[in-house]
Amino acid sequence: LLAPQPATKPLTARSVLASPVDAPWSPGSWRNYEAKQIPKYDEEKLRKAEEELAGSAPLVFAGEVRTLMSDLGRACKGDGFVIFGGDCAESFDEFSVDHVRDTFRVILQMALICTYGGGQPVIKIGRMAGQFAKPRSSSTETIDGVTLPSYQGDNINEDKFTAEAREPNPSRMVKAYHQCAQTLNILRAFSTGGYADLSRLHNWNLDFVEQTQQGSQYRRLATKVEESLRFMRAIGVDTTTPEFTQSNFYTAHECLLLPYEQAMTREDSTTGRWYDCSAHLLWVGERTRQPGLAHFEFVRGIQNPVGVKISDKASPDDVIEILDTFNPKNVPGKVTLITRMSADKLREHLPSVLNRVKAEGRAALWVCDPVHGNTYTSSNGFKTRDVAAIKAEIQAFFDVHEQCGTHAGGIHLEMTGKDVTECVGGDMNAVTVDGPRGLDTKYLTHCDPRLNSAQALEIAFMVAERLRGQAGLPAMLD
Ligand SMILES: O=C[C@H](O)[C@H](O)COP(=O)(O)O
Ligand SMILES: C=C(OP(=O)(O)O)C(=O)O
Repeated sequence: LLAPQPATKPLTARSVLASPVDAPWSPGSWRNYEAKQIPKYDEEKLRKAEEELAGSAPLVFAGEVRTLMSDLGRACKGDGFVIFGGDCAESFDEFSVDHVRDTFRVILQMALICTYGGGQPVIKIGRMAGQFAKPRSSSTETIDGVTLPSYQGDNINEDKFTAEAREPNPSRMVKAYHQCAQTLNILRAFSTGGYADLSRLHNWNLDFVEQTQQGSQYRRLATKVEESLRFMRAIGVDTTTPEFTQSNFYTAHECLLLPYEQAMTREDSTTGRWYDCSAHLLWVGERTRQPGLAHFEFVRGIQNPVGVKISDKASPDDVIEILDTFNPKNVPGKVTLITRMSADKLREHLPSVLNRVKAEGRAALWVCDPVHGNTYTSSNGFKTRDVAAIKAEIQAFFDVHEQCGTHAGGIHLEMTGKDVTECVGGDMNAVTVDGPRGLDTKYLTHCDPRLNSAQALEIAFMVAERLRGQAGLPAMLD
């Protein structure tokens, strides 16, 4: 149903133009605008990679994208909660079936905790099958007097510190595409092939999490859900239907590497509209979301639901301009605003933005990314985040939404199913700066620090209690 998009022209000189809502748009119109964070490629090699991608199968389909849009639309109106989770940056060397499965199952566990706790549908979205390209604060890195381009993700260059490795290579986009296809294949098999069946919910606990407080809390919760299922079966409910045995799972990534995104954009023959078939949802990052830039132009024309990262630098006017451009028809579910500020800045800044969006009657789903505003370098040189600061930002997010009468609609986490030691803190089995569970024990990330599975579950239990509180229910596990 989806016609391949023909190969694209090489990158051209950029001009800085505004992106009026009604100006003509095409998948390549971003090339007339200044593009930040996109590497300068060898043009002939880039053209070949784009052609190969444009002739490849879409990774997701327009119908799936529309289903996500309607799920997000319900959440936008207050009925639903979104969990986004996955690696900061997917990589070629960490890829394996187990790696995909372990992240998937922690997200399933988190969703079960929040569904049971909050009594709301939970929409599961993996930062998976496409989350490769990374925007960097500095375009270069200097070590011992040698300056090279910064590592920007495995679909752009390699993190090894040599001139050859850091050279942007367009064939890496094609390699990444093939890994995405495998990842999606695994995710589709796990979500619909029996693994996500609610009757297996005890098996989702990872071995190393079993030993933690979160693992035993999860076991108790799973037992309660099992009892509910037994009761339902006893009164004649059929628990072998897809509602019980399958799970909708969607993918998302930052819409950063526009040559890749354009090559994956296809016209839906049933509607004549353009869908970016690299993922169900694409978001624009804090560093590239400004009007008049190439990313803003590309995103305004695709029919996928889109996310926009919002730091404390975004004024209420900026947010209204984003909504005017990306969602001129004010469709609930079209735009998800992902705040990432740190707790203090969020308490100070978010109310004016929420009040303005609410006063103008704009449809926006609000999600909290509590990790990107809380990154710092530890005394022993690791880029890290503190679980306490992450939890504080989520609490602030719920508090501020309660004050403003708006819906706290989800969380967005850099996390993994592995027992990594990249973020400090945690209730049990805490990661510390040094020592037996010091940051250097299992620090594997290719860019930013991820929560490990016990830390992610701890956050899910906290969120579930907040959702319960909103619904006037007593604590879940007393
Ligand atoms: O994930 C977000 C960014 O890519 C990342 O935080 C940038 O890191 P840097 O400041 O080390 O470049
Ligand atoms: C780069 C990211 O976030 P931000 O744009 O908020 O910094 C990210 O989520 O990977």
